[in-house]
Amino acid sequence: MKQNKKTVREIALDVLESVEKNQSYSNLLLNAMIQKHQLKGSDSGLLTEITYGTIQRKMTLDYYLQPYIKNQKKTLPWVVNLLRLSLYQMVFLDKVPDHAILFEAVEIAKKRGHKGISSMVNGVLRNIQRKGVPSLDAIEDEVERLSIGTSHPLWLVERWIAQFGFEKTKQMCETNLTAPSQTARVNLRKISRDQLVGALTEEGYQVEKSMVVPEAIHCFRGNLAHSESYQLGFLTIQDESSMLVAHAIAASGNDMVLDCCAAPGGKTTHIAEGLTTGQVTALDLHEHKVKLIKEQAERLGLRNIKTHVSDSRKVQEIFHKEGFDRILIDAPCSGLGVMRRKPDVKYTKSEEDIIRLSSIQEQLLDAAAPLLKKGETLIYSTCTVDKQENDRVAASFLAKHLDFEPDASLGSRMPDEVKPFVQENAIQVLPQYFGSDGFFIASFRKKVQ
Ligand SMILES: C[S@@+](CC[C@H](N)C(=O)[O-])C[C@H]1O[C@@H](n2cnc3c(N)ncnc32)[C@H](O)[C@@H]1O
Repeated sequence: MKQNKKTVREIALDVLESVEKNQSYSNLLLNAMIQKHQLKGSDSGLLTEITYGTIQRKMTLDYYLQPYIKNQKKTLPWVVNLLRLSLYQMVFLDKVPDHAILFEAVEIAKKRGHKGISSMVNGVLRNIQRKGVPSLDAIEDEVERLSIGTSHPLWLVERWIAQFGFEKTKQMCETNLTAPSQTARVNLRKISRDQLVGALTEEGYQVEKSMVVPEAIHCFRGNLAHSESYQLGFLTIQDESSMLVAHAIAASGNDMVLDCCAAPGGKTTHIAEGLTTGQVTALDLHEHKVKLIKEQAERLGLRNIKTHVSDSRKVQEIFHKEGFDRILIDAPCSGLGVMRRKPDVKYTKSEEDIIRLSSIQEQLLDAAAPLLKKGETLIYSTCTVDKQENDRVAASFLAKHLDFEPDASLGSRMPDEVKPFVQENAIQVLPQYFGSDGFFIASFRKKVQ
């Protein structure tokens, strides 16, 4: 092993440590590391696979390691991560032979630690190789077994079972362990979906049209962020569930739209692509995030987006009453619908976060409501799966704002595949429905009288 250049597994270990210290989200850290170490093709793929996989399966891996480590709490965190990383490859990946995984784990332990640590790592992994991992069937309680077997904290599994039932929860937990494909939205102002599929195929990407969202494509080989089509503003990388928001809001022509929580601009730009003389006013709390909206608008060639740095809970101080034809609150949320892309979310969020966020979500809705014109539509959305942040926030909004009613025409605006999942004025997309993010959308109409 070269001493100066880090191997993919050493970099993976660095990422795991930083994620555990809560330094950043795994997806952001991974991208930064791929750039820093200039990893290409198969190396960047391997780094992503083993880091995400290890985080995704952390609770199962700890259950497997438990009989072999005397006291995990007293073991140095990086050593535990090295063992998790190695065991993940031994149990869940078949591309690397066990002896190679073991050899590299011991080398890393020697380099980062000392002889004692490397022989402990060697001993634990050899023991597991000989005796195998303990069976999950030994866990008697089925809820606990689901929690450990799919690496979702017990409080969350119990909460989902109470809200959605055991079967849906099980499917959701299992889907959360699968790797999502990259999806992108076609900028129909510049190119048709067929043309874009042709252009990307010529560039060497393996892409297919989505069966769910008419302007979406799936990418199965290559990273679309590096494509020429991306540079030319032909596409935006976005999950299909997020794309449903522009369908829900259905802005067109000269509509004036207010997007209260807009950065990095995925939905703002989607809405703006569908307007002619209309405009989207895009707000976000943080200046550096508002800059991202501007960059995306520039790349996509959109001149109908106006940005402001502001706290949308005080939006009435900036805008007149009843000045907008459509309002979107794509609220900050616990993000429990995006665990496949940010697996660390499941270990960092708590029930307290959910309570705190639902209060902010209500404040955002309350503040924006007076700015909507009568007879028009307000959309509330989150990328989470939790009734307190979704259904309850929506119900509480209607209870407080008697000038609004549930908009039962939401279903008519959804793509055909999605329609069956709409319930009156709202939809809770679970990740197992279309393989997209868990997501919630509710639609409200301001009464004319
Ligand atoms: C779910 S993200 C929005 C994603 C965005 N709509 C998109 O599609 O790209 C929520 C955003 O709300 C912003 N935010 C949180 N609290 C806010 C507040 N009080 N006022 C304005 N923006 C806020 C966050 O900075 C974050 O960018």
